Amino acid sequence: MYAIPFLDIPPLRSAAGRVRLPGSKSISNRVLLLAGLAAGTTAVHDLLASDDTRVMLAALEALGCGLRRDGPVLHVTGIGGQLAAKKAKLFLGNAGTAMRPLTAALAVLAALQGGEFELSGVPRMHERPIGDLVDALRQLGCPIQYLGNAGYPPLRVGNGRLANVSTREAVRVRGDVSSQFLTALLLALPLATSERAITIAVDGELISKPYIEITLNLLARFGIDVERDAADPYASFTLPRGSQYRSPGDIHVEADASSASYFVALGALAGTDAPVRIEGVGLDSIQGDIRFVDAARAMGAQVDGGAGWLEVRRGTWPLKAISLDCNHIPDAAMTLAVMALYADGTTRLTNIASWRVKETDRIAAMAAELRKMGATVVEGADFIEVTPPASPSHWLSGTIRTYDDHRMAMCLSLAAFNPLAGAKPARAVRILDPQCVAKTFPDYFEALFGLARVDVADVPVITIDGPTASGKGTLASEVARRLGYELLDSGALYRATALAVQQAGADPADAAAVAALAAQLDLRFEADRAFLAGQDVTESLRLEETGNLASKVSVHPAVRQALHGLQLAFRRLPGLVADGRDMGTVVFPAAPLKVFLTASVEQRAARRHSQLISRGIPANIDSLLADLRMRDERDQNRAVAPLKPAEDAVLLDNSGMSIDEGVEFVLEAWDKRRM
Ligand SMILES: O=C(O)C1=C[C@@H](OP(=O)(O)O)[C@@H](O)[C@H](O)C1
Ligand SMILES: C=C(OP(=O)(O)O)C(=O)O
Repeated sequence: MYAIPFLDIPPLRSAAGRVRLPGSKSISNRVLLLAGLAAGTTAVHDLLASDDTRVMLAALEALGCGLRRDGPVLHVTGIGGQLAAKKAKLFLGNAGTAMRPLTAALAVLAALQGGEFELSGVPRMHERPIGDLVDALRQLGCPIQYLGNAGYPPLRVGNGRLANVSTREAVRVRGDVSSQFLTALLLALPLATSERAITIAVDGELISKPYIEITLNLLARFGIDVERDAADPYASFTLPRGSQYRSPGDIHVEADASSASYFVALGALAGTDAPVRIEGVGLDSIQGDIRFVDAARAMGAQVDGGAGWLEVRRGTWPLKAISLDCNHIPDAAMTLAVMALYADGTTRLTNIASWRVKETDRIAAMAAELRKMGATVVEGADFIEVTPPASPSHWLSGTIRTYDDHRMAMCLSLAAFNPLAGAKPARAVRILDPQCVAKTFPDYFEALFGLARVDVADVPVITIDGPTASGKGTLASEVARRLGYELLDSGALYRATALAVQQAGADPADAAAVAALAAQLDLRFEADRAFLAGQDVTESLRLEETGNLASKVSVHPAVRQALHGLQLAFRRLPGLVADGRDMGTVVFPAAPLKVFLTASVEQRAARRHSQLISRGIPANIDSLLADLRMRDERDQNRAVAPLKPAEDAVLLDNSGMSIDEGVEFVLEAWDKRRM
């Protein structure tokens, strides 16, 4: 996950490859609640790991459910319908699929068994309506109190005493603000069927109907068959008397069909022969958002699919503008609004009033951000109309606000797409607060970058060159971390070559032998560790002895040449920070920002001294000083790629600077370059 303030996405040109998507949020949280209410243990496979499921799991734990992880499988031992904890305060973040169903389940349990629970969330959750559900639960006799504004969380359900739950009359619920209220009642009311069946009647229009199908499907998996009226299947639902949640033993969570929409869109935009292949969810999905495929096809995408997979290619180009009632796919429809940037006319998405009460006011947010991209947008209470810029020359780059809404971040990342190879100006986007994707898809951007293709010249590079012990490694890795960029410690490649020379017993002066070893270097970086031929060499790479040998082997032109391609390969999305001696002068001479870092040799010797001492390695300041002078001499005077600033390098003498000051200096210089 990119846990940084902003993520710059350079112009994307095409996409191809395979992506396995994380589990469905809607299925995960329903399954967790059902397993938590059932007796016995349910083994849940492929559960989504994200903010929304984390809050549900924390709630189940607080309520006394057993949770045991066994590799990728989560074993949930339920409370069997009996409250194990009668009091709890539950924080449910911004997860509608946790807040609404838990409110219903705990209201019923608290009334029947005596209990008192407080449910709260993030500030936005306290602006998301829940009044229709509370009204329905109060009809049943469940005591519920608003702790903030009437109609919204936070709530207190139950008052510690038993209450009469009356199920003679049908429970009436409105479904025109959110289908989650009906889902919540369907999931919870089996708890109150010991004496008689319960009917839930829907008042007025029900929105987002396919989510009710997910609910009914999963209830059936847990042994509860809801009766419906064939003539009007969304008017009323009856839970039979004596309904009991029965664990299915094992249950598998499909990948998320709403998350799939971004990759279906990517396939529709990409102009390659190879498809974007999506795995984990397919045309057999029980999730309504799989119908996004139809909408994407209507816009021109070529979609193949089967059980658990989809393959998408660009079909019609430009995409065809559509006019579509999106009530059945409220979440995935947001993706259509961004695809509309690439269509041949005005796309109109209607019947989406619920967008206004989700993670943010999504109609307003989408309109504001698409306008930044050069689109003309008309919004109404329940529709949005998007007309793309007249031609790519009217496309705008921009900084995208994401409103703490995962879908805003994921959708608008697609605006970085520039389907015409080489076309200028290319559009790039800066996504603010990219970690909001943690709600349902923490590694979304990693997945996007795994499929997206770019003109390599568009991938930004910051080079940081400088002498030994100038602190360039620390500076580079911190700048890379702050920007979410890849890091190339080119010195490590030379040190690894030195180790390989040592291990092979080769002569460091034998240029051809060393170059041959460098060309075959089997070096891998993983989670801050380095592996040479499978062996962890992180510590050996740092030894003074290795550094000295590296300085010797790196004088050979053939060795530098052998490592050149390896270094270029680090230039990957979303960008690269490369540190070394000749990053700006030789390896990335066109890098948009080159920094040359210096510090006095005395300063550097002192830093290296305290670094070694703090690691418990004995060191002598005078010999370090002599050593550094010798290495400087060798690095500056070697025939190939001598250590010197690139002509257009920014000079930074960090002798009197803290690490943070150095980092801020580089980030400011980078921001100026971007302008
Ligand atoms: O039941 C569910 O899992 C959901 C229902 C939909 O909400 P509404 O019914 O409020 O439209 C959807 O937007 C949400 O992301 C998940
Ligand atoms: C509306 C959404 O979430 P929630 O489940 O919180 O309603 C969503 O994921 O788009």
